[in-house]
Order: sequence, then structure tokens, then C-alpha cells
Amino acid sequence: MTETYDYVVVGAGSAGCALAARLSENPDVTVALVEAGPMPAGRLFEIPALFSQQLKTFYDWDFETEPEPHLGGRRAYLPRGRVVGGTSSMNTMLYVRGHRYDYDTWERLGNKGWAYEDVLPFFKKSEDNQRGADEFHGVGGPLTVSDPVSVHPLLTAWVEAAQNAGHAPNSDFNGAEQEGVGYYQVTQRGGLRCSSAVAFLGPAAGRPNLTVLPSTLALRVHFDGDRATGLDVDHAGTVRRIGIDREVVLSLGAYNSPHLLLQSGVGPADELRAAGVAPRHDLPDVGRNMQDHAGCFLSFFSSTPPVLGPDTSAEERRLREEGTGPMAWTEVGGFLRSGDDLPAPDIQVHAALGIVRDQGLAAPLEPGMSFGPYVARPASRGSVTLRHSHPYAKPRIRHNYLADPDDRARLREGVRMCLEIARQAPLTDLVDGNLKTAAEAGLAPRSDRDADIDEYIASQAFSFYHPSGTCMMGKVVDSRLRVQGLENVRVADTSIMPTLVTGNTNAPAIMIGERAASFILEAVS
Ligand SMILES: Cc1cc2nc3c(=O)[nH]c(=O)nc-3n(C[C@H](O)[C@H](O)[C@H](O)COP(=O)(O)OP(=O)(O)OC[C@H]3O[C@@H](n4cnc5c(N)ncnc54)[C@H](O)[C@@H]3O)c2cc1C
Repeated sequence: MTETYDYVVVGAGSAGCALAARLSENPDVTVALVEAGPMPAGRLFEIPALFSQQLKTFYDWDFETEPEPHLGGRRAYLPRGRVVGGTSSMNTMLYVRGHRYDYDTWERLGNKGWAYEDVLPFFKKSEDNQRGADEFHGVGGPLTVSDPVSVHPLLTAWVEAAQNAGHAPNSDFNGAEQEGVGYYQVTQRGGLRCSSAVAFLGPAAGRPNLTVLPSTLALRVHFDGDRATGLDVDHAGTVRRIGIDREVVLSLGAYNSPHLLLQSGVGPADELRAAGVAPRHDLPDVGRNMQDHAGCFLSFFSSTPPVLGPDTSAEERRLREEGTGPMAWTEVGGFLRSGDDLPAPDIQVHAALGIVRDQGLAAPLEPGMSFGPYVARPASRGSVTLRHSHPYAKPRIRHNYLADPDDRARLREGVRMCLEIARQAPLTDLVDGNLKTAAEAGLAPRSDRDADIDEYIASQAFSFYHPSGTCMMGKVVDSRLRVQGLENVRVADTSIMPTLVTGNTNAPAIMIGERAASFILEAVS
């Protein structure tokens, strides 16, 4: 007999864990959560500063772009978590929701019910903010949000230097105002990672109506007419079909949700035929409208000792026993404007310890700090298309980073603002801001001149890991996240974003998961 569930959620990432856990709060429905990766076990997923040790491993989908014309023909590396918890098990845990303007834009584009005032209650519902509840924050939700437990003097110096460069301090980027500089809050509990899996699946673990299926790769959705009736999956080399009684929800992330739709014959009919997949439902915008934050790091050597050596065991013990120390990842930064007549800040900056090289892949053992500006609401658009009809093949990804001249001009300004911050006290006492030294090490542009900054950007810019928009709400899904023209398929993850938010995307993905659950449960009752 086929195993059948009322709801099959595909992808146990930021959005999928929240969604499956919320659905299973209703004891009258059965839910399966299908995930390609294993359960996250051990220090790699708990200790925040070890995130980079997941990159390019079994736990990483390890995608890359086609050669990017505005990155000097380089391919950009695109990490994504392949483990229960998805990319929330791999990320750097900054808790950022985006700007009010982003969600009001979604509503203005025709997506009823997605204005800031509509989404705010869902952010608060997830949240257990250690600072307590207020107009913008919730307590008692599953997702722990805390202030950083350990802040290195270099990071404090960066915040002071940024203020000396004229940027206002901001103690809450998710409060009344996003603009300004300060310390990011993080999704950590006692200094350890609070992924979407820890937050949402932990409390749901004992529910008899929730079945988590790790190490199970979704291959394609099976249809009867416009109705999804089954999901073909591969577990340990055995392919089987999971039955769908009511709905299937795709939460595979912005690369894999459109890819699964395409593999299932849902997408631009010509493109599907050309790749050898029989079209089932012609939906031209699947895989289009892709957006991401492209940025580059400027790194400066410091006179301070290295923060971590190759052996981190003592610091790991300290984190577990005392809940503090450098193994709990912390970043500072903020939201800046490259001009005056903007509806919201257009540059986000991440400032972190260590020297960033090779798209973040080099071991961060050199003493120093790195500032990474990116264009917060990029105009450039890319796509996800089929590389091959084989369901195990990786999709073809073209981000077209910085293709729009406006994005290039803004990023240039972002770099310039960061150079200005590097020249302010007290940073000047701590880092070697000499551009010549940094440029010779390949870590900064040679000068503030446009041509030098542009050359640096083209040779160094990379993904800041926020792909989105590939199953755009208003085109591919409706405002209740239902795939247009199909009876019982929804998408819930960052791929539904019509425009990328001004900020990181974990909290928004979780909010989208919460919203999808509320749409579905409303229909049930
Ligand atoms: C290194 C890094 C650092 C980051 N730092 C931050 C940060 O500090 N703050 C922040 O807000 N955001 C950060 N992000 C981005 C953020 O974490 C992601 O945007 C967010 O987690 C995406 O959520 P999602 O639900 O859309 O997708 P994901 O969390 O990626 O979930 C998709 C899930 O689907 C599974 N899946 C995919 N295909 C299949 C298949 N065929 N079958 C079964 N399962 C499948 C995947 O394995 C994964 O578990 C970072 C990202 C990276 C890579």
C-alpha cells in the first residue's frame, strides 16, 4: 500500500521546518516533511563559528553559476544547506527581516495581504526575543533571537568608526527604523545555533501526525490532470512514490523549488521540450526573476592577535560551558544610503572578523577584519533553468550579478562608504587601512577611483547567499502561494519573493513558512 499523507512538505529548510511544524499542530491532519539531507548531528551544526566547515562538503548543495559576464567571466559559488534545517543549519544566523518598504512593495505589486502590517504578526509569532516583547518583537515563539554573547573589540571599533563616518547608531534593525549601524541580533540560544530545525522541529518531534523523512531526495511531482497525487523520491537508491491526499508544498529553496517544478513538467513549455521534459503545465515564469545580493569584501590586517587558531576545542568547550566566546559568531554592520532620494537604505554592510578570500572559502585564520557591502534591492535579474532532464542533475544557474549599471554604481558607492569607515578612529589604531598594502594582498581596491573600485568589484564580488524570486508571487504563485493553474501545489520559501528584501533572508523565509501554514490551516477549518 502507498504511504499517503494529507500534506507533503518538500524541503526541511528555514521555511519548510516552520511550515511542517505549524501544520502538524492540527492533530487532524497528517504531514510528511521530505528532506534530501540527513539529520544535523554534532558540533558542525551547533557551534556557530564552524559554519564555514560545512561549505563544499556533503552538507552543501554546492551550486555554481554559469560564467558571470560582470564578474569577469568567473563562476560564483552558491552554498546551500543539504541537511534538516536547510540553509538555516549553515548560515551565519543574523536575524534581519527586511524593510517595511519591501513588503509594502509586494502589496503594491498586487499581492494582497503581504504589506508590512500583514507580515509583522507572523514575524512576531515565530519569535522569542531575549530582549522581551514590544510593538515589533514577540516572545514565547519557537525561534530564539538574542543579542550577541561575545563581541570582539575590532567589531566594537567598527561600529564606532562607522558613526564617526556619519552613520547613525541603530540598536534594532528590525524595529521602527532600519537605517544606521550597530550589532546584529542573532538566531542563537545560549550562544549555540537555533536553526529552523532546532526551533520548530524540536518541539514537534513527538507528534504522531508528523513524519520527517531525512536523506530522501524528491525527484518529481506526479500529477493526475492538474492535481498532484504523488511525489517520487529516492531514499538510499530505492525510488518510491509518496501519496498526496490534499496538498504538496515545495520549500526546496530558490534554486531547487523551480527546478523540481521544471523536472515535473511545470514551466516554460518550449524550454521544457528543449530539455527533454514533457510539458504538463505551461507556466513561463518558473525559474525567472531570480535576484540575489552580490557584494564584495574589503579586508584589512589588524594588529590584534588572531581570534581563533586551528584548534578551537578550548573555545568550543567555553561556549558550551559558559555560553560565550568567539565560537559564537557575531557580526556588526548596518543599512546605509548611497543617495538622499531613496525610499529605504540601499546598501547593507556586514563587518566580520578575519580576512575573507576566495568567496569566503579560505580558512579564516589571518588576523584582521572584513567589511562587505552589497546592493540591498538589486535591479539585475537571473534565472534557473534545466541543465538536463535527469532529476539528479544540478540546475543551470545564471544570476547575471551586477548586470544592471545601477547596481554597479550603487555597489561602487557602498565600497567607497566602507573605505571611508576604515579611515576613522578607533579603527585606524587597530587595522592597517593602508590601501596599498591591502590592494597588494588582493583584499581591497588600489584607490577610491571609480575605475579601481570597478576593477576590484569585477574580480572579487560574489554571492552573499540570498537567492530569491524564482517562483515569483503574482506570476508563478498567487498571493496564497498556490501555483497558478494547478489544484493543490504551493511554494513556500524565498523563491516566492517578488522583490528581494533589504536584508538577509532566513527570517523572511521562516515568515513565509508561517504564512503558508496559516493559509492551509484556514482552508482546513
Ligand atoms: C553561508 C550562508 C550564510 C547565511 N547567513 C545568513 C544570515 O546570517 N542571516 C540570514 O537571514 N540569512 C542568511 N543566509 C541565507 C538564509 O539562510 C537562506 O536564505 C534561507 O535559509 C533560505 O531558506 P529557504 O527555506 O528558502 O531554503 P533552505 O533553507 O535552503 O531550504 C531548502 C531545503 O530543501 C532541501 N531540498 C532541496 N532540494 C531537495 C530535493 N530535491 N529533495 C528533498 N529536499 C530538497 C534542502 O536540502 C534544504 O534543506 C545565509 C546563507 C548561507 C549559504
